[in-house]
Amino acid sequence: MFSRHLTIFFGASRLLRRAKFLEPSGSTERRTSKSFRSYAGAFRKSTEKPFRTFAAARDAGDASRPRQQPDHDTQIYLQGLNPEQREAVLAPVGPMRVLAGPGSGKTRVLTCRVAHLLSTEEVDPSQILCITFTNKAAGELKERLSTLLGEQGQHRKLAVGTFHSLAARMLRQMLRKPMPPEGPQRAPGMSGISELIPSDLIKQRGYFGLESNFTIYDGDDSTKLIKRIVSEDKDSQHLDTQELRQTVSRVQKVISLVKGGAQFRDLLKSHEKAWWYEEIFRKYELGLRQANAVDFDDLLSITVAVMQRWPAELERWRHRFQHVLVDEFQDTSKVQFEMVRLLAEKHGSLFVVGDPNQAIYSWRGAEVANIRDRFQQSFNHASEYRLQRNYRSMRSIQVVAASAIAMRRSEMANIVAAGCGGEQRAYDGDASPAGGRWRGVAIGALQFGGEAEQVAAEVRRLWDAGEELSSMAVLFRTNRQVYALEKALLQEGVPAVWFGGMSLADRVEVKDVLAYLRLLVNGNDDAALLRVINVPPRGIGPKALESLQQWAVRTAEAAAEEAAAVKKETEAAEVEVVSAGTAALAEDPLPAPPPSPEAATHSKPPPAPPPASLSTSSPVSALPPLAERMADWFVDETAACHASASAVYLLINSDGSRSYVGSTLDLPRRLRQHNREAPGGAKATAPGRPWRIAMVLRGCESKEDALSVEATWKGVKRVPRKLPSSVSDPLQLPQGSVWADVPVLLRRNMQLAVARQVALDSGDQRKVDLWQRVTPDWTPNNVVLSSVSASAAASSPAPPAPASLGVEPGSRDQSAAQSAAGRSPAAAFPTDAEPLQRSLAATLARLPGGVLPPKKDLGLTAPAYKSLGLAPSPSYFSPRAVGEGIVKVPKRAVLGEI
Ligand SMILES: Nc1ncnc2c1ncn2[C@@H]1O[C@H](COP(=O)(O)OP(=O)(O)OP(=O)(O)O)[C@@H](O)[C@H]1O
Repeated sequence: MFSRHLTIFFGASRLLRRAKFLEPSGSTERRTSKSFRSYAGAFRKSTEKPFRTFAAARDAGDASRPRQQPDHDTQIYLQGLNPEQREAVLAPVGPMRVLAGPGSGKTRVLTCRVAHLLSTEEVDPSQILCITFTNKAAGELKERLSTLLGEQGQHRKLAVGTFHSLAARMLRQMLRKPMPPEGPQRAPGMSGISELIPSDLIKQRGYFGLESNFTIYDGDDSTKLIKRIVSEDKDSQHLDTQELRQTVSRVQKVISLVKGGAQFRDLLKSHEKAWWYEEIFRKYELGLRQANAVDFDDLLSITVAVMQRWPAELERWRHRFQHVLVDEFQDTSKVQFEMVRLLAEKHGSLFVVGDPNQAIYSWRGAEVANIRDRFQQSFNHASEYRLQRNYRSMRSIQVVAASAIAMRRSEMANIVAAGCGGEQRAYDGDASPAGGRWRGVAIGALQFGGEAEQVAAEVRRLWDAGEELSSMAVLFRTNRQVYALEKALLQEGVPAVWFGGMSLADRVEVKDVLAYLRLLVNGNDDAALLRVINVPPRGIGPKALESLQQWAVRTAEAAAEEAAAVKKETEAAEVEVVSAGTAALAEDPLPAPPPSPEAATHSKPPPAPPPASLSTSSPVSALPPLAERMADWFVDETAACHASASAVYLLINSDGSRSYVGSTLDLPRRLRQHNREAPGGAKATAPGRPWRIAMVLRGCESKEDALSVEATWKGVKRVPRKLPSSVSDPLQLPQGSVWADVPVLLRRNMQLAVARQVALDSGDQRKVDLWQRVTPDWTPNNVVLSSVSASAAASSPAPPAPASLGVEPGSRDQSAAQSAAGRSPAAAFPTDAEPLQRSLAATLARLPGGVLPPKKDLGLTAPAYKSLGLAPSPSYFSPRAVGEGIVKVPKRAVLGEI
């Protein structure tokens, strides 16, 4: 079927690349013609035979051979390699770079190296990471690996992708779990991204102000956002359209370079408006985060910043990817280099291939110094290999290339020059798949429209005359020509396959559909809303949009005012509830913990109980000890939680002498067992106190996830055996550690839990109402999560401790009180008008049932106002609408992963 298509190429450079098809080289390009594919396939079979691992050979009956010392001569993947390639493939594991000219087999060596690692190092394929630059290159790499390893099926487990796709996956995974606030380590050299994010957004969404369902803005979306910001800026009001476009493109370039690791001050050294660029950058970051979006550069810089700041995350990825291989290393930017360095620094199994003379992406931040100097500096024991035989080009091409490169007097110019000594391929025009000499038919046309029609007619004529469509190709120079050609060929009924040019995802209609899908997933995505609010046309012009935006701001301000009032009331109520919990704990008739040896020696008086704000005649004293009931209650909650999902728990004994981190699988058993050992059920070695503090660290999506969280928490230094009798330091945490607030949070959570129990037990409706007001969706999980993310706003000053808690200034209890008063389950309430004001999409999405403001408020024409009801409003995008089939979308397909 393929051979019945005409082939159409875009762009001269691409044409040259496609010319590779004409050489019998075994290139694995996927979309070439059938005849050529069989031609190329036959050649590939002879040069890149399927890989058969040593293990496979042994399994097939040759079990007598020692596993660790395979005989290289029997390794099929080594066959056909020249001596230099072979040497690079067989090099001992460690950091190494392979420098080589074009067509010298760099990618081939990389794929064979993967085969070699699998064969001799007994590596699990999922621990091997292969990175390259473009989606196309990644596709080709996967295909070559599958050809090489196909028999084993191991290639399916390999991690192969571009820097960006890898970073997107890592980031989504990292964002799925709550992260502590700012870690102890800063991100040296990288832009202070999180410093640009308002603390409220961090409070709501965690670090970097992002949720895991973030949208990825493409270049177009970013341009539009920057354009909006620049045009709103008072300093840009005088710019005409052309100047505005140039300014936007300059700003975009600066932002991209800064995110790639450059410094503002280096880029804009003597620029008098450097401050202005920074200001636009700040607004741009804010715009992205409010839309819960990242741009392409963020994918890398945020992922790297997370790994730099949270060593546990870094360790996790290092453990996951124990062998890192990078193709086209000469094109890496600073941030990409940093990503590779971080991942590979510890285990050192790093294999990079590249050609310094092919470094052509410096304009977008690539630094050839990465392969030339930085690699050796960062991995000073790295070995180096060179491949000097060119398998792709004719000798004449090599000679010209070598002389051009020699003019640069580069220290590495000799890589390709030496390649000229390699084999000269036979090149025979008659052997090309086109089947012979080129023929030319001159077409003269004044306009491309007419030209396209003439081309189409000529193709049709040749086809009718019996020429195969697969033997014809149309080359064109600019994207604009696509539409005319496509239309003309359609009219002639000529099926065609398009190469290069505008990718499918760049087409207007595809982008529109994607924008609708993005809105479904991320209701804050203004860029997507603005793209489709008038698609199909609904008569909503720029003026209508502006009034809609203003109305959104007004609505949001009103909502924020109301939220602020609710928050104030809630904070007061929370103080009362927490006081009640504290008092009830003080009244709890638990036996006092046995004095620790230290306490006995120093015989200090016991700390005074906090003042009670509940009356001592509270019904609580008539009930069994609170802590026992709490433990039962946690068991029930745990069981319930376990029924729906996994979770990881932290338990801390009442006197802080023991802590336990475990998953739900184990927790109920442990709680019951421990309660059996509670007062009276003497166990000589264990203190035997009921657990007094329990919290869900986080819910987990899968068992694997639960295990990784558990491992992280278990990594936190455990409770020392000898503690002062207070519970103030159940975990020994390094100063300034990311978990430094944990004891405070634990205590507060316990207070809330106890207050809840007291309220329920007492049957006092006022207390129950109060409690519900404070903790509207209370479960152990979300209280802790909101507390943790609230504490992410480490920089925001907490309000002074309320007097009713009766704590000393500066004491640990004061910080608990501050935490109780200022950091909140009230994270459930909007705390700042800013995020609400800015997001049009979010404001529209919050409208119940798509209710719009009165027409006069928007200044729309009657038909436009009417059609707005059908516009992307909540009724259009809501899950209900999707559920009812108004909008049919396979949710998982929505930009979930790239
Ligand atoms: N030892 C060899 N014997 C025969 N053909 C080879 C050999 N090594 C590589 N080739 C062929 O040379 C061509 C170029 O190989 P490859 O794509 O791996 O080179 P490269 O250096 O990565 O190219 P580029 O410069 O485009 O990045 C491929 O068709 C490959 O099959």
